[in-house]
Amino acid sequence: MDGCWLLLLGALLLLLPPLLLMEAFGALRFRLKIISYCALCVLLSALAVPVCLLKSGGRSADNMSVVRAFGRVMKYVYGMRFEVKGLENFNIEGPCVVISNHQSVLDMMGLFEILPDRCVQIAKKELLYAGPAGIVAYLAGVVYINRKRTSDAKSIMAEVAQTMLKENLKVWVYPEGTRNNNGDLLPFKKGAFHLAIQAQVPIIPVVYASYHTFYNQSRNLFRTGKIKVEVLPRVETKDLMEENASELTEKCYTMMRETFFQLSNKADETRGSVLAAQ
Ligand SMILES: CCCCCCCC/C=C\CCCCCCCC(=O)SCCNC(=O)CCNC(=O)[C@H](O)C(C)(C)COP(=O)(O)OP(=O)(O)OC[C@H]1O[C@@H](n2cnc3c(N)ncnc32)[C@H](O)[C@@H]1OP(=O)(O)O
Ligand SMILES: CCCCCCCC/C=C\CCCCCCCC(=O)OC[C@@H](O)COP(=O)(O)O
Repeated sequence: MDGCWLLLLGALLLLLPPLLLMEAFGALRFRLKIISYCALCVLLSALAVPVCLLKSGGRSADNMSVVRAFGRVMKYVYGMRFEVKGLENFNIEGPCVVISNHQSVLDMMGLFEILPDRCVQIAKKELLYAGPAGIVAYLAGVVYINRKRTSDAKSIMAEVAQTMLKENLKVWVYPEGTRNNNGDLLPFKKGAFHLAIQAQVPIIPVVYASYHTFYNQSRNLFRTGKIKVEVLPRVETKDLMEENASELTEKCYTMMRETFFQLSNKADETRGSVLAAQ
């Protein structure tokens, strides 16, 4: 009997190194894929920089269509397909604030898939130092903010409210304020909503389904996949005042969260537990 246990233990010990190796290999493969994705972003950006300079001679939102054209190459390389609903909701005259959920660096593919003309994003200032990617984003009119200095970020956003009206721009904000891949939306920051109220422009919410079936950082998962996207009808802000920013935030958050669960085929866990408690 003892021999049997020893044999089993021996077999387990023999199996352990290849299993550990496979695990390490999975982590390595995931890392390499992410690094190659970022490298491709940087490479495409380096190619787009001279085209932007030739097109506009400097910083201009018109350059965003060049960046979008280069950026659309990435989905073919990484085998991502998109199923978009409600694209007609972008067809509005004049400026607006677009808000969407932000899961990962892969969002660049989903962004360029549906990005309307003359639409610039709000980005963290650290991105400015991402070599050619930072430069091309600057040339295409991306607005950089320092998230650690809230008062500076707010005054930059207040300037954006003026510029978007003057230059007929759409502004894309990730109201979660950071990447989040936890299968839910983070509570929204209020900057996007103050911006829309200050400029008195509508908000267009955009929701990307959860990436969990093909991308998960903690499980080293990064495969090809299909991403459902929904552009929701505009939310008007006419006649809203600064004190309405919180309820506007709440309204958009609830709407987007519901759509997020619908698109991701997941029941709303909180609603589920409320029902169970009744
Ligand atoms: C060529 C090929 C391809 C290559 C690809 C590469 C090239 C790419 C090129 C091009 C694409 C570029 C794509 C870039 C993507 C980048 C993504 C990111 O970087 S996401 C991170 C940064 N974005 C944000 O953070 C925005 C969202 N954040 C906000 O809006 C925040 O609200 C913020 C930063 C303005 C302030 O943050 P708080 O942490 O202080 O949070 P709060 O709770 O919202 O504010 C605190 C109080 O201040 C008031 N407040 C906020 N904003 C206000 C305002 N504007 N006016 C007055 N009050 C305001 C609020 O009401 C709140 O007060 P009460 O709690 O209500 O009393
Ligand atoms: C010549 C020097 C070359 C330096 C190369 C630096 C390495 C460049 C690395 C990546 C370039 C790809 C940039 C793609 C744009 C990604 C946008 C993005 O997803 O940003 C994350 C940000 O939303 C939220 O950040 P956090 O989740 O708060 O963190």
